[in-house]
Amino acid sequence: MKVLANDGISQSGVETLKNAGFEVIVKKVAQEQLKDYLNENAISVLLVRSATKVRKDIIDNCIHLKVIGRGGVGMDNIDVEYARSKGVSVINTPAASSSSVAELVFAHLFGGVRKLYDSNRNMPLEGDSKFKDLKKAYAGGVELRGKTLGIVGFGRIGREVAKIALGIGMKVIASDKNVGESEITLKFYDDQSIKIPVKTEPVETLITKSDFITLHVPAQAKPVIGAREIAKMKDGVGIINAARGGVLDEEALLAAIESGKVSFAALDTYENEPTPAIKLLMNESISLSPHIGAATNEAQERIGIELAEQIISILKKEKKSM
Ligand SMILES: O=C(O)[C@H](O)COP(=O)(O)O
Repeated sequence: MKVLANDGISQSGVETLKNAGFEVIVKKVAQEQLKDYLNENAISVLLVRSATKVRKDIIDNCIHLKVIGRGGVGMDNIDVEYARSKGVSVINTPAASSSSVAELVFAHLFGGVRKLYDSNRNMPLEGDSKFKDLKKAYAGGVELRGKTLGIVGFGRIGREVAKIALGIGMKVIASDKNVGESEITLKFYDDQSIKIPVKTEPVETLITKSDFITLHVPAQAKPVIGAREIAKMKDGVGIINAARGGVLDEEALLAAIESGKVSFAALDTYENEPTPAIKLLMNESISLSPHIGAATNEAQERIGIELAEQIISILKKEKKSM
């Protein structure tokens, strides 16, 4: 059987599939040519990340397709229910990238409170007077220790974020539609662990109490954080979106940065991907990254192997039942 990994897959994922007898093609076929390519090459398994869209036209017209695999969490680029209704299995790897995304959130947070993303760009070539000016300009950073982090969405990624936050002495409030009182487990090097209760509050309360707010919810039809929510936040709040473009209203964010209500923001995901609004890209108060939350070597390694193992198991079962 043939597998096309259209947005890439780790080498160990490729090896695992090859060892199970699959032919694996790792190449990027343009969206417009994908349907024809899948048919002409009799592809049974299509692997994607977020870049390739797998909509009804592909599902309806690709007669060999048995499995669509999403290497990652969000499946908003796939018509999941439709594919399943047509007998095509759809899988993802919901746990494999949680710590990578959580660490990226903190890369942005640590950098944000010292404006490192901006000072990196502005370090002087023109002698010590400029250096002294910049030393003044970038003073006034704040510590994260003791501050309150509001985590909107307390699934796997939100919980990893909470662990790091607690580890550096932040206070944590979480909100999630499925969580009542909650706790997380911190593990230590010698396999000991402790459970820490995390206070959960409705989003409306969380936004009023947090110094920093980070979003970890799936793609939504409407923003979770817009002008109305930002107005209720503390003055000088910092906001991080490494979840999905559209869960944070970008126009409202820009207006709140302009007014000083929001002191800084960090974005890894954008309403318009892969071409984020220029106003965001040029803003001095926004720390930016190009949707790389899951893009560590370790996460991609786990994702590749997990995808391969799931595919092998699904197609083995199918073979047996024939
Ligand atoms: O949903 C996800 O898993 C992340 O947003 C990562 O997306 P990517 O695989 O396209 O980097």
